[in-house]
Amino acid sequence: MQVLVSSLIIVFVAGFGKSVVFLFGGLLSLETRRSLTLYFHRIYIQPKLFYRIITMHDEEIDNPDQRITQDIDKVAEAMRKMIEELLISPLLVAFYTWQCYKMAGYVGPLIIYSFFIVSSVVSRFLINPIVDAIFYKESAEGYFRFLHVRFRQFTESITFSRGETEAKTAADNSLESLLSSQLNVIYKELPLNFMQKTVSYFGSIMSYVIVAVPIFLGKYDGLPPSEISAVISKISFVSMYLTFQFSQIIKCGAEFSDLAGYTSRLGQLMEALDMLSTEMENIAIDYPHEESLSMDSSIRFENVTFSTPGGELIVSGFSHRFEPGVDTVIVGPNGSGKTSILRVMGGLWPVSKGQVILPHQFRKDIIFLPQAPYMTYGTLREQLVYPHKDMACSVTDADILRLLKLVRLEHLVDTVGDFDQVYTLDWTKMLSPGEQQKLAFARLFYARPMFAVLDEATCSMDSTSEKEMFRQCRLLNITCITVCHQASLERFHQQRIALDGQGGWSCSEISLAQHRRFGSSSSIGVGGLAGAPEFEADLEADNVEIDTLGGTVQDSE
Ligand SMILES: Nc1ncnc2c1ncn2[C@@H]1O[C@H](COP(=O)(O)OP(=O)(O)OP(=O)(O)O)[C@@H](O)[C@H]1O
Repeated sequence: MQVLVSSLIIVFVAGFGKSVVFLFGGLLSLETRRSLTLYFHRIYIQPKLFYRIITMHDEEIDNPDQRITQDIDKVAEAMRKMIEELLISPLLVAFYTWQCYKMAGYVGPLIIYSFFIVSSVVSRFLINPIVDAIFYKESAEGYFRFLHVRFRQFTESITFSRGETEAKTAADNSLESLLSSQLNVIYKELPLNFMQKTVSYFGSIMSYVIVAVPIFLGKYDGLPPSEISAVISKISFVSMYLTFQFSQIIKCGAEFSDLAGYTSRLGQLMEALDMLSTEMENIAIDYPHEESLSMDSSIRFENVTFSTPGGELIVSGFSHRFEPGVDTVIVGPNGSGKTSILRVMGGLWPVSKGQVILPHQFRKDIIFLPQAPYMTYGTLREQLVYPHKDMACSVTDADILRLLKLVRLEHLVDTVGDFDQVYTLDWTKMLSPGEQQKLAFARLFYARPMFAVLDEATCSMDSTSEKEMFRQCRLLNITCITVCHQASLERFHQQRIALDGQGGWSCSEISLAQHRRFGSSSSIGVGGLAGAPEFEADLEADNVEIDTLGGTVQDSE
């Protein structure tokens, strides 16, 4: 009865102990994932660096997003398994070492410890190739996932162009490459698995050696044969259990190789981010110094030369002063560097010569609108104040309605129902490209910067809406710097910068004839509203009143 009770107590205590260790491992894994991910978010998603690592280093640093979203999780999971094992094993090793020493003398533990040391050294050499194989497997995993994400992103284009077969072939090929790297991991793990299994089987053989030593040395000579058999069975149990515990520790080697594979991918990303951030500190435009900020409100390019990240010259010796009130259009053939000028202006690309001087409050004064604006997840209110989510509560419902009206998106009110309803669907699926561009203009009209840098930001809009957007910019005193291909847009501007695609550029005023050609009938003026009388006429007709405070715009109808 006593044995039964003590056995039950031991079973409960062991069960409780193991579940506590399991809980601890789980919590530790969560905490590891949280702190590592937050650390990477901090060093990865930061101004300019984020863009640079994705656009310029994707050859060396594949799929940084997968490293952060999946590899960190795998690191945390591998650590959990190792820790669960390593928390219990040392205690059991200590306990059975003591038992083994008591029964078999120092020879028993000595044999087992020597065996363990030799096995650890061998497994150390077997782990190295697994680490590399895991690294490449994770890389292939990243590409496979990336391919599927791209399919999702471009479903419509793929379907329209009947590209399903090509997509399937690409997906199959990527899967094959992933599976072959997985197979490589399996092959590389084979010697380690073989060694681990051998170590555990050797335990039983060793136990007979350990039993034999004290018996042949005469330690149990005085005992009757019945007690000797009990001693033999006890020593073999203790030594076998001790060997088993060591084999568990060696088994952690497999976890360790996984851990090392994932960690090396994270380490590589960390090194690249570190290198880039040092590189960026040396580029003035990224963190404008006092001398590259002008006291007036203009944006100045002074003898600026810049190239692609691959080193091909794009524009040479570009000097221009973008003045508030002078709308400028940038034109040129495909690939001539129109968007690149904006990249340089935004500090995304460095200059190799010259300097860019920005207005003092450049973050507030300049807003960039790309062709495909980023649609954030969340409420309509948050969409409109993006990227300043914290300001969402300061936009009233009336403001939202007015902004939507300005960009002709009133119907969105019916679609979303409530301005504060979190929209879990992808906004890019809900809105057409033209509507997304209009929403971006609503953000612009809410923020009302001095300059709006528009990179084909109206290319998906109908011509009436397009004209309306430029008219509203004029009404709100937002100066447009526009990259476009449509000659019809030139009438909304007073200056034209033309790139020739060979590094050369020229600047000219948009002629009266040009304005007439597109239906305007005025002289060109620089430095104010005088350059666009067509707008002024519209303005008078619409009797629009602008509230200059708090980012709100009112119609006084
Ligand atoms: N991340 C990059 N790495 C290397 N080269 C790039 C990169 N981005 C752009 N380029 C190259 O820089 C050149 C200028 O590109 P940019 O996007 O400025 O052209 P663009 O005049 O705006 O063209 P488009 O009219 O087609 O929009 C192109 O030859 C392009 O291939």
